[in-house]
Amino acid sequence: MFELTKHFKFDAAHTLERCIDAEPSRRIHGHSYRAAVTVRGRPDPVSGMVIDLGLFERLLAEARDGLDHRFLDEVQDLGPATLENLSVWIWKKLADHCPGLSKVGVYRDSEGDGCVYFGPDA
Ligand SMILES: Nc1nc2c(c(=O)[nH]1)N=C([C@H](O)[C@H](O)COP(=O)(O)OP(=O)(O)OP(=O)(O)O)CN2
Ligand SMILES: [Zn+2]
Repeated sequence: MFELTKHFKFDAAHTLERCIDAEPSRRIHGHSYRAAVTVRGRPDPVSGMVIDLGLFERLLAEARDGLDHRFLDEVQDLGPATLENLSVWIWKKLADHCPGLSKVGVYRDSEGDGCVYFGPDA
């Protein structure tokens, strides 16, 4: 069994209601994010691939476009733009057409933050 991961980066703005640092988080601010999408599977014996990485990248394009250079407070079905909700939102965008989807990570590398979602059945 293999895990294949493809990353994509996106930059976006948001606000966030929180108990600490409430004032700065309530103001519109931006982050640079990195998503890491992982599929599990066995390579095709002929191609040697779990999924062609070029096709994998195309499958991720719609999710990236829905987040990159966007105001995340306005993204439909996201909710508060936390790393947790972003990872679930990306999972739901991919679940129907990404065979073997096993986990979605969303990271803010500049702040050392990261979150991994293993799907609704994990
Ligand atoms: N569990 C989570 N907590 C927080 C999230 C999150 O996605 N999941 N996100 C935020 C805010 O996005 C905040 O802007 C980032 O918080 P923080 O890491 O504290 O960084 P700040 O820019 O607010 O302050 P620094 O001084 O730069 O650390 C908050 N919590
Ligand atoms: Zn923030």
